[in-house]
Amino acid sequence: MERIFTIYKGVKLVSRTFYCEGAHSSGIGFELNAYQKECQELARNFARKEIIPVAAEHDRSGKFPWDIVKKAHSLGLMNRHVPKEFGGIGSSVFDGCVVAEELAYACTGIMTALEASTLGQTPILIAGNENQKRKYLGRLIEDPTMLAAYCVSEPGAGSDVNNVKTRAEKKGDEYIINGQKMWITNGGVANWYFLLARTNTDPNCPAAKAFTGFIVEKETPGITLGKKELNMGQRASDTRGITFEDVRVPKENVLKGEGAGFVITMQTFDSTRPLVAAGAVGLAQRALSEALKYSLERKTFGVPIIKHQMVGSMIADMAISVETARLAWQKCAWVVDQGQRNSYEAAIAKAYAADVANKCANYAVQIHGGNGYNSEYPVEKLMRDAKIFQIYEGTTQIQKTIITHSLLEKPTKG
Ligand SMILES: CCCCCCCC(=O)SCCNC(=O)CCNC(=O)[C@H](O)C(C)(C)COP(=O)(O)OP(=O)(O)OC[C@H]1O[C@@H](n2cnc3c(N)ncnc32)[C@H](O)[C@@H]1OP(=O)(O)O
Repeated sequence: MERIFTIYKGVKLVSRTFYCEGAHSSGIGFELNAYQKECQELARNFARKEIIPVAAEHDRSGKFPWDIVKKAHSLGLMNRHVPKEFGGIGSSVFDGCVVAEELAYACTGIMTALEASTLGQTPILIAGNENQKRKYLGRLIEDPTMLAAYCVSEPGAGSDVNNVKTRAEKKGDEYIINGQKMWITNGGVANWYFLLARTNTDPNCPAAKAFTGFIVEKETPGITLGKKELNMGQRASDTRGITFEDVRVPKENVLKGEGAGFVITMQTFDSTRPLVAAGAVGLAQRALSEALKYSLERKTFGVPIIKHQMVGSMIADMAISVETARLAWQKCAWVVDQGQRNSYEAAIAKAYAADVANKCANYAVQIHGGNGYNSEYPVEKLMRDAKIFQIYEGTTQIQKTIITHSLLEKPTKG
């Protein structure tokens, strides 16, 4: 396109045609595309009709939401990132986040139960070969009762992945795995796991070469499941320890190659931390909606409490937080979908959205007063459910470490 300039009163102007083209190619758009709007509507309707009515009961009983999993599967709300050639729809990270935010609005315990399977699958999406994808992702597409889980954390290694002690030793065409994993979401319900184990015994071996990622079938002899943990919140999700004792895994189940596991684990977080941030925004949005509704209904001193400036200010703060945290997940999801490394942006979104979820849930309880402290109203559950966002998929402190490291590497980043 030829640039056309005109001179008006001595000032050089860019032609209108050129200006419009420039705006289209480099401008920022804040509107979801038609497909994303459809996904959002589908997930929103599903969340409001199917999840909200059963959320409190799952929170009380801790029962795994199999009915919801099966319905979500039938609607295409599960396994969305599996590429078309393996039977999925090949959703982008951004599209997945749109859905995760809607599910989280209804219940983050149930959202976590659904999305933990996405976390388990992501290492295969990133590093799996054709056979591994066909076999393990294909299985999830075909059978709604098949889920995946992600086995990285251990009793002594949560934040410090380089300290993972589970060992995998090569013997012939197999690896023998020994170790203990902890806090494994979907641990008791998944059909197969992504597992990170140390394969290099030299303590000086760099993290990027010392670990290997495996696909491990749950039914392999030597696997023992711990009890389902009773957590503060997100009680519908199944979290437990898993012990691996002389578990034999064929070499075909190594992802990418021996030594590639640490980097695969980190690259996985780059795709899944945006989802966690979107989930936190879903919870924060719910807290805002509940607080707004209550503050319009509840009257003190003769007026709805929202008319009191201090309550109105809390509602406005919640709205500011929700809007800005949403922008943060949108940015980090967009960056990774462009094929660029987004560790910095994902850490910002995850840390910020987790804090926003906690602040908004806290404010919602405060605005509800005594009623907020009681399980008759949904905000008490929101406050319990929010806390884990500052812990799982890397604590807020780990996210801030990643941000600082990125700035040290490239001070001009911001
Ligand atoms: C809703 C969804 C359900 C959620 C369920 C919950 C599931 C979970 O909680 S899963 C467990 C969560 N755990 C975590 O998030 C762990 C947090 N910790 C970490 O992320 C890392 O240990 C972290 C960031 C602190 C880095 O550790 P550190 O040991 O300092 O490694 P670091 O030096 O940065 O990197 C080592 C190598 O990996 C490479 N690397 C690190 N990150 C990346 C990346 N993102 N991409 C590519 N390479 C990477 C580095 O370049 C380096 O390579 P080299 O030596 O060749 O230069």
